[in-house]
Amino acid sequence: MTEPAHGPRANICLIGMAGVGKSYLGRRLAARLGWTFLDVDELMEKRAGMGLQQIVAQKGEEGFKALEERTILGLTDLRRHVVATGGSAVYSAKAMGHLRAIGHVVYLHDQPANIAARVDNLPTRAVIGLGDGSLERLFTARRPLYEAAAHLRLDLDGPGGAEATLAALEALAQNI
Ligand SMILES: Nc1ncnc2c1ncn2[C@@H]1O[C@H](COP(=O)(O)OP(=O)(O)OP(=O)(O)O)[C@@H](O)[C@H]1O
Ligand SMILES: O=C(O)C1=C[C@@H](O)[C@@H](O)[C@H](O)C1
Ligand SMILES: [Mg+2]
Repeated sequence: MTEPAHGPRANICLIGMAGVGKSYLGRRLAARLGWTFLDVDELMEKRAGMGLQQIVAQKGEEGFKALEERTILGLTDLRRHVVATGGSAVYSAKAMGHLRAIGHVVYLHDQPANIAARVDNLPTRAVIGLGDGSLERLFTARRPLYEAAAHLRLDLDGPGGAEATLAALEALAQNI
């Protein structure tokens, strides 16, 4: 582990589709770096005192997104944090702008078929905007938003898969 990461943007913020592995890889990255891991979904659940599905059921999708935006805008004075966001955070330009101001925003990319194979509970995962549609359709709609919001894209379907992605994230963290 190397030292830098003192600046105002000394955090890594992961964005991408539901189920792509932001929480899984984010937790592993933070452990490797000795940084703090922060999961926006978990923060929202703690603050609301209920699960994500319950939040959507009570507040609706717009209410959920508003809470998600507020939670992200509340992330200030962070250093050496790995932040895993929820997949729907990308709908808020304000939230994306804030993440770009406090850290390096990395879009974790994978093929929708790989993502679908990874998560067996999509219908009950409270994915915003999925409705009765396919993950592939949602992916096609969201991808340009993730790409535009990110400083960097890492491809989980590239050579080396998740381990190479983790190594690339680690190298990035050590140089910010
Ligand atoms: N590279 C991997 N190898 C093995 N399992 C993985 C990998 N990436 C993710 N998973 C598993 O796939 C599932 C989805 O991953 P995860 O919860 O990290 O997605 P996410 O991007 O945080 O999704 P959400 O936007 O819904 O929070 C989890 O069960 C996780 O443990
Ligand atoms: O991609 C999405 O729409 C979501 C992903 C999860 O992280 C949660 O934030 C919630 O289930 C919405
Ligand atoms: Mg997650």
